[in-house]
Amino acid sequence: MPIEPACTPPRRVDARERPGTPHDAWPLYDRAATRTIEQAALASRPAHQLMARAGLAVARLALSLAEPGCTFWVVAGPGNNGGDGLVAATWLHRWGQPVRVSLCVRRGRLPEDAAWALRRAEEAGVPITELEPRLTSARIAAACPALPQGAWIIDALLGLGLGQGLGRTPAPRDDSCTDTLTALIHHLQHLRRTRDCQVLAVDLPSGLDADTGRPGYREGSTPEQAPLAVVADHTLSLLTLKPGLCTGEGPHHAGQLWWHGLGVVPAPDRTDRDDPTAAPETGDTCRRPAARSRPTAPAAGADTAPPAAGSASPMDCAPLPRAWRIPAPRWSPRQAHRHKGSYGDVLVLGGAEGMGGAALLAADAALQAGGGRVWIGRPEGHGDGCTTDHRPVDPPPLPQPLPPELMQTSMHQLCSAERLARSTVVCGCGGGTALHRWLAEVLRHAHRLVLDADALNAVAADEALRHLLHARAQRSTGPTRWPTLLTPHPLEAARLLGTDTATVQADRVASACQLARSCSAVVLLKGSGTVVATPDGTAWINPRGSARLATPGSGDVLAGWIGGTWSACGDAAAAQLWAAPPDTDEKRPGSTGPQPGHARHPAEDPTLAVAAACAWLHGRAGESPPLGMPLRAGELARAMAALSGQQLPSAGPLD
Ligand SMILES: NC(=O)C1=CN([C@@H]2O[C@H](COP(=O)(O)OP(=O)(O)OC[C@H]3O[C@@H](n4cnc5c(N)ncnc54)[C@H](O)[C@@H]3O)[C@@H](O)[C@H]2O)[C@@H](O)CC1
Ligand SMILES: Nc1ncnc2c1ncn2[C@@H]1O[C@H](COP(=O)(O)OP(=O)(O)O)[C@@H](O)[C@H]1O
Ligand SMILES: [K+]
Repeated sequence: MPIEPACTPPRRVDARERPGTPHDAWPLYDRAATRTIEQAALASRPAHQLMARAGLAVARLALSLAEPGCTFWVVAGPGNNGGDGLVAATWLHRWGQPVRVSLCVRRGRLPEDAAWALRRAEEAGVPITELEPRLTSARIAAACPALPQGAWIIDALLGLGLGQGLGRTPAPRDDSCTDTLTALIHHLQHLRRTRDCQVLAVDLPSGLDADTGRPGYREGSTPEQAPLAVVADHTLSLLTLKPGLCTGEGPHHAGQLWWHGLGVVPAPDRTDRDDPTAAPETGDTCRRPAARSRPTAPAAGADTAPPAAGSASPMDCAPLPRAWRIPAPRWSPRQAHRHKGSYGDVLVLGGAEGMGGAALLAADAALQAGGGRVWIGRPEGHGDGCTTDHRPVDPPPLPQPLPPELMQTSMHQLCSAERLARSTVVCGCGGGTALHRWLAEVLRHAHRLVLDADALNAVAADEALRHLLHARAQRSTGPTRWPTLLTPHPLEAARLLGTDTATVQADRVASACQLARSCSAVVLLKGSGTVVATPDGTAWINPRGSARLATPGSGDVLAGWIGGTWSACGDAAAAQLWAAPPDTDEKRPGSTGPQPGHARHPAEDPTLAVAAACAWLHGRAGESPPLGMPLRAGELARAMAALSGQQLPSAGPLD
């Protein structure tokens, strides 16, 4: 057995949910960037080292997650992803675990690394079945091992190679195993449902697009047939974390996310860089993880010494990440001497006739987020808010009494230039078409502006309003900023982009960046794995949230919460939601945090900071128990307040 390199345990990606610093943010590398990093690492390392590390990491994670004595079934595909699975199977077998391998390609077709892994597995005596090509779903069960209840399936069918001869590319390089792959993916899902099997995906759930989070493995050849991807309980992402695991359908397919940098890519806290002084472990002494002992994060403060000479890794000249994963924001207590004027005025404009609840939800959230004084302004049903002789009219009645802490006044009063210019404005929630006529004034004068729902639809439909949106960005170049945040859901984003929802969802990161650029505003594209993007093309993905948030009004709560937080923080303090601790050396070489000039991080941009922090908190509140129960948007703001502890960044607009 050849010498194995040392292998640190995989990391649970969300294990370190402590208040965020830019350096806690996980970079998300797309397929092209990962390939570049992989190629650089392969060129500078002994043959097979990366695959050996990958397979060992998979085996360690599988064993630490599984019940003692459980059976493992490794399904190995035609590429190097299959090679990782074969190495994992070898280790599990050597550690005395019951393990079976089904190989879905003829051995002669395996790439070099995977062929090496197959030879090793055979030498170790791992039971391996070579599946026939062109196996159909009807025949797959008979060709695969009969698994006991609760067995673990290691999905090593496809990783980054999807799309290279597969999926969206019409002509697969080797289509002899296409049927077998399709049948295996179906069979895996069937066993997961009917035999309580757990699935651990290697690198990516097979068939998932690493860049977009879309199932990309096309079943058969006709476009009508739905794309396929494995739904896993756990995914161990190798080398890099990929954006497709974090947004769109990715989180559903990935399950619990784990990561291993293979000694090439350091963790955000920079503890996973190759340690040249580490003694290699031999095949015989490689640590066997205790069953059910969870992989642990290294102790705080580890790796604080400067990098040793010669320890430069391919990451030092790595391509830029495609996006970043939003870490937990930092909330701090209110200062004792503050008063309500310290926290600014929030104007919630919306809640037209029949949709008053949306404005109420947003205003209540703004208040609970810490906004100083919160007003609701509601446009008249017919769109003018005044009588023919220009006398203001009362807005239509609200669906329920106004909570005593909120104030309501006419749109005319709230939309004065002077009032707008000293307020944070949340515009759109249930505003209907009646809101349209107020938008020009709002865009011209509102100081900080959140545009949601009907305000976005109005901007999408009106070229003149778009010009005003751009004009705000031009004004923001001076010391006084006129920042704008757009909070579309995918359909609203599609209207703004002049496309359809499917196109937006096909690449959420690209869509959010394109919209931010075309509107010269920060964009928060809602949905699973909310993307916050800036006009310069930096994207942050929110890892928190669940489908419980897909409930009427939860977007209004988010918009209102953003308004309240932004008002209370002011621009100066918003960055503190992401401030690095005082002892952090921002300039440290090898840092994986976004660097000035490379990518904008929330601490540099108050609009981005507030949007990212609020999206995180909103998502986190949507995960609160009782998880099986439907969530009502009315309860969301209270849950968010409880989570943030009603704490705010300590500096504010008066500092
Ligand atoms: N080379 C190495 O040493 C390393 C490889 N790694 C692993 O390697 C993976 C990437 O490996 P690959 O680039 O080989 O890609 P994959 O292992 O994802 O496999 C894709 C290959 O399968 C074939 N294929 C897929 N579907 C097919 C179909 N329907 N019909 C016919 N052929 C089909 C394609 O032709 C392609 O060559 C990563 O995801 C990761 O798991 C990493 O562990 C890092 C180290
Ligand atoms: N499946 C999901 N996973 C995570 N978050 C979700 C999911 N579905 C919806 N959300 C979140 O719920 C909110 C819904 O907002 P929106 O679509 O504007 O609804 P509404 O108009 O009813 O308020 C957004 O913040 C969105 O990100
Ligand atoms: K896989």
